Amino acid sequence: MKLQLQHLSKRYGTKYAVNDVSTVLKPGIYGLLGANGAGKTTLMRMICGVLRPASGNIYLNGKTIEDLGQRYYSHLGYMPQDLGFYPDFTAREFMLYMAAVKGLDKKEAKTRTEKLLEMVNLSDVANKKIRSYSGGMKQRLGIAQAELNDPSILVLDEPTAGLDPKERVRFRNLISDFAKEKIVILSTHIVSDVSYIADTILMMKDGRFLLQEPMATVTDCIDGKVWEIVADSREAAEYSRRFSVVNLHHENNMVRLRIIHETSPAAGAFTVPPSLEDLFLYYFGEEAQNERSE
Ligand SMILES: Nc1ncnc2c1ncn2[C@@H]1O[C@H](COP(=O)(O)OP(=O)(O)OP(=O)(O)O)[C@@H](O)[C@H]1O
Repeated sequence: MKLQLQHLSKRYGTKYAVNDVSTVLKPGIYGLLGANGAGKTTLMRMICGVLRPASGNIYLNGKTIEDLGQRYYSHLGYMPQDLGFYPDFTAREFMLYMAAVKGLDKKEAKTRTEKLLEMVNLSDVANKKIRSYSGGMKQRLGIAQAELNDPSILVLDEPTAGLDPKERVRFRNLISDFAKEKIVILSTHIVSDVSYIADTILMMKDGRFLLQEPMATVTDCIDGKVWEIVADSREAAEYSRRFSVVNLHHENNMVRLRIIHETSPAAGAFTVPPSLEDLFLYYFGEEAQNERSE
């Protein structure tokens, strides 16, 4: 299976939300990382056929999604950021309703609903109204509905938003379970959501892909550029002013700084293995700083 995005663009007014994005996706988990407004949702909506690109094409196994029509949608599972739950439905009713929308026959709808509710651990509360559900339960129901048609392309837009760390881990494991032999595209601005499960990282900024790299080699480009140094508070303030400091940890009367810099920032600094979070801050640190100062 091969999903090809070819020169996709979409503009709102004069601003490109997605700007000439091309890639080829094969089965595996893709972590789509980017700051708020990078264009992730717009791109995902185009992949799901909810939004038409202004230019460019999407091909599944060599055929455009227009040519495939309904056949394309039968391959697709989508969990949007703002999935409209019906609060007065129970989870079971909601699943059966979504199954009908997706065109599953009654018997299949029942079987899939029960299997998926079991998988996402909602069987015991399946007859309770969705309005009584926690954020984590709703997210689990969200991925369950996306899985109803056993899609080969699963698109998850910020699926862990608002979850506490325990639910996050649980959700991550669930995605791994569902991901077998599928193309899974998971957007987030939380690095730890994808650092454990993604096979490939797609880094997006200002509507473009900055980077498309296998997880195993994604941080190679900043290898030897991540430094740690222990300093007193006066030196720490000076380093923060002069360098890109990605982490700052107070230890007794001293401060341990993590700095990204081409060369050693000061005597006594030593290089450390780069993490995906370092890479994210390397690309988005300036933006994050601007947001802080606004
Ligand atoms: N319907 C729209 N009308 C006008 N501008 C839009 C619309 N949808 C998106 N944009 C703009 O396009 C850019 C990309 O937005 P998009 O929602 O795709 O980013 P994102 O990476 O998903 O961000 P977030 O994580 O905040 O959802 C932003 O500048 C946004 O303001």
